[in-house]
Amino acid sequence: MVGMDLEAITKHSALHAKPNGLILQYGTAGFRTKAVHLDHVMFRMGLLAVLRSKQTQSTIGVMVTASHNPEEDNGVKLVDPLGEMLAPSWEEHATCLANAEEQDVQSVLLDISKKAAVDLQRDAYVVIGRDTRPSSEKLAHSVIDGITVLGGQFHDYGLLTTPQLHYMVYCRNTSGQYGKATIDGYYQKLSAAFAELTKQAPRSGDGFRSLKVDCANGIGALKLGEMERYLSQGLSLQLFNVGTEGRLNHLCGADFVKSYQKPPQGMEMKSNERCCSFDGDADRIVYYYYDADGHFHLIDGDKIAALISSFLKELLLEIGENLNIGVVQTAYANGSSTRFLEEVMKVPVYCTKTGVKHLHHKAQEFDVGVYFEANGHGTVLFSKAAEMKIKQLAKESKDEKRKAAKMLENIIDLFNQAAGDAISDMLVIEAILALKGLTVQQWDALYTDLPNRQLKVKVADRQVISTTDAERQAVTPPGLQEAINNLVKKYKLSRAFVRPSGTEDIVRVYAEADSQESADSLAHEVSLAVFQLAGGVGERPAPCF
Ligand SMILES: CC(=O)N[C@H]1[C@@H](OP(=O)(O)O)O[C@H](CO)[C@@H](O)[C@@H]1O
Ligand SMILES: [Mg+2]
Repeated sequence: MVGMDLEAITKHSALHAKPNGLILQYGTAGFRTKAVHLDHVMFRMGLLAVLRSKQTQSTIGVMVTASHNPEEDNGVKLVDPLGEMLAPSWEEHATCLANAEEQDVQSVLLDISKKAAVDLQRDAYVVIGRDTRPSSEKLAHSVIDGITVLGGQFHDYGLLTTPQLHYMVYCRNTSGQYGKATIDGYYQKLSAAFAELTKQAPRSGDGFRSLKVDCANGIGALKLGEMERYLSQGLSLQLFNVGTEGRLNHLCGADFVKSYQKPPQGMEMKSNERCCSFDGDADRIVYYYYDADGHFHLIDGDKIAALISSFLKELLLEIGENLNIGVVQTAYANGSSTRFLEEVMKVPVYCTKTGVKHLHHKAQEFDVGVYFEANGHGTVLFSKAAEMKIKQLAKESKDEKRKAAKMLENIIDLFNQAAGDAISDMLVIEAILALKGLTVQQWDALYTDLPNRQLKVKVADRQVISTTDAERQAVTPPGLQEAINNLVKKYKLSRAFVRPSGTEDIVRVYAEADSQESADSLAHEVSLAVFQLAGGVGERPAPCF
């Protein structure tokens, strides 16, 4: 077959042999499991990236990371030409290829090439990034082995945050229009936009612009460290959990703080100090603080979306063009945030299935599409038309209108338009707080979160649960939704739903209600219903709070 050296593929594939009987799925965030089981997947994703690159005639990205998972895990995902997540039809190809038995690798490759009409004669270019896990470097080499055996060219960026790799891919496929595809280019673009944006901010003492960052013992520590010198005196960062002592994501990081609703270990916090946490690959961020009475306050992705969209809406009103703004959330968004956005902010809110690709896709429908998962993964997308309009106004209009347009212009540059990005989101948030003169408490006071609880239930086969209405209603197994409806009725301001996780072998339960006791109790009762009606295994869920 022209364009494929089948003999070499077979030879190299045998060096990255698939463990017998191992079946993996390209899930919400690519493949993810124990690092020791991933060598064959990495090699094969190198192969697949070459095919995708030939088919799209673009640079494709491969990121080696397992984000907020424990240190011994790892994972891989492909990044499509505009820095987006891999197209769904190719997720299927990825699953097929990853699970092919050794002797079938060749035929699966040919099959994908045929189905996706890949012209094997074309060139291929792949860029690679990896997180700080001990297993990542070797796994990245397996990816490279896959790329080269199929004749693809590559550039290995080495250590990068996930959103930085998305940025690189986007830059490379837009002839540098989005920015320079180097780490220096990334820092320069963001820091210049941040400096421009905050020029007008009133200065009110040094304390105002200082921020403590929990880096989850991950890549964020390294990259924020590199970026600090670009930020000059605009923002003073104090980094914690930088990976010199603790383990990655262990008792720290954005996922820990959001899930347990408590501060990370390894961070010194004084009351009313503004603090934030990144996750293991720095694509999520949450903020928090202790109040004067020692109570912990979490400011999650929903409240980040509320701050950002209220700021953007104001600027859009100032420029007076009819640019529409929409906010995209998932079912996990706190009910108070949805109410605030719809009733107070008067912005339209949409709910999609869990997983950034769903939110990203929906957000592309607006001139200004704000999307955030409650866990802190999100960004803002500007349509090409909106961007052009704003750029024009920033040049031509006068006074207040021009000032607003210039701010929007810098905000466009400061957001990572390819993917949610903890560094970029942090800079946007810090800029908004500085410009509006808001303290962390004032931001927190936009609305009060409804108390909520998330639980996990183990079942024999989580796929027995299917859902509809953006995962808010269970269709199967029979009787489950009725049971949930009856339980929800027992509590005030209550809501609950269940869905199979796309990244773990469990069913997730979410409940909210007027008090923490009620939310905990409702979550527990719903867990029992799942256990009984959806084939629970092991211990019955116990009330754990
Ligand atoms: C409730 C929750 O936070 N779910 C997370 C989690 O997905 P699950 O499908 O729920 O396991 O991991 C995804 C990938 O990081 C993230 O996009 C999503 O928001
Ligand atoms: Mg992540």
